[in-house]
Amino acid sequence: MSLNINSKIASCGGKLLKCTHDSVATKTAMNVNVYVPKQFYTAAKTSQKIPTLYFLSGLTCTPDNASEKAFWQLQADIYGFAVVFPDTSPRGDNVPGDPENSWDFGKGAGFYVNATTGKYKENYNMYDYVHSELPQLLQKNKDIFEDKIDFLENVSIAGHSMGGFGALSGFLKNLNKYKSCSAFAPIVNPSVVPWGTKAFGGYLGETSKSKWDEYDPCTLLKNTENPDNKYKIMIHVGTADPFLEKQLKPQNIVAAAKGTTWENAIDLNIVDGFDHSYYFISSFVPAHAEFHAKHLGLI
Ligand SMILES: N[C@@H](CCC(=O)N[C@@H](CS)C(=O)NCC(=O)O)C(=O)O
Repeated sequence: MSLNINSKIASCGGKLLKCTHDSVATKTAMNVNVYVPKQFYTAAKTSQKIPTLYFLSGLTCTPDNASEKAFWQLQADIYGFAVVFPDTSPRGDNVPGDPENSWDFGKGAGFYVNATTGKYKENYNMYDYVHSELPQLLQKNKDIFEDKIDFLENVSIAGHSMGGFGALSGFLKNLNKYKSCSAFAPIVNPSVVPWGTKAFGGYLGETSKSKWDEYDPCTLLKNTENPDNKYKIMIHVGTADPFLEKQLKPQNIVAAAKGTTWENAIDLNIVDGFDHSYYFISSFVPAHAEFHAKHLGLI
């Protein structure tokens, strides 16, 4: 399938490509933004391709929120990685949303899982979309990216809130795929918090707890070996985040890691005074960029 570029916007030293394409996983058109860093335009073509960071956004977001407010572009230019900003759900008149029309389920809230229930399973396959279909599609579009960007192998993943959950879950389920994972104010234990139980109940079924375990980072940690303690996960969350106690519960992932091969792998930073917004995210994007750059072999 082909990628249609709707606009190409100069940003920092590179270009932000706002794209649309048809998706097999969601059976809808999907929007995605791709930041192509300055190295793409300035460096000579070598065998060393530009690596990619996938950034998964949170509830209510489109690809534009992080593109406009996280300031990844400045960091991408410093180290030389591309950034892919996927959408958070399928969209369109034929896609079912939240029956109560709220913002924490349905459109804008796909939760990066493959739905198995009733009317949602047709379109809400964001797990397959983000971790498989989208990277392959980007890699195939050699006319646009000239085979200079590696969207498949030298890649890392990060996310915010629901997207922080999506990054942790996708990373732990695909340890051979991603070089590193980081999260901003992630929902670390969706099976026990209101946003997560609503999403898992709706997309996976109220009684299908074994399916919930397949996605919950706190369970995945216990069932996934961290070979030679190779992988580290960086997390930041603010003390003034209104969702901290009820929805995020970051201490749960540290507790889950205790006694496992992940025990010393979770770098949880509770940062004083920061909230849940992009003011918080953009403040710590430089630290996360440096973390990923190291794991992608850029420094
Ligand atoms: N007040 C927010 C609640 C949801 C929220 O805070 N969403 C976070 C992710 S969980 C976000 O990134 N919102 C969009 C933004 O700040 O640009 C809304 O209704 O949009």
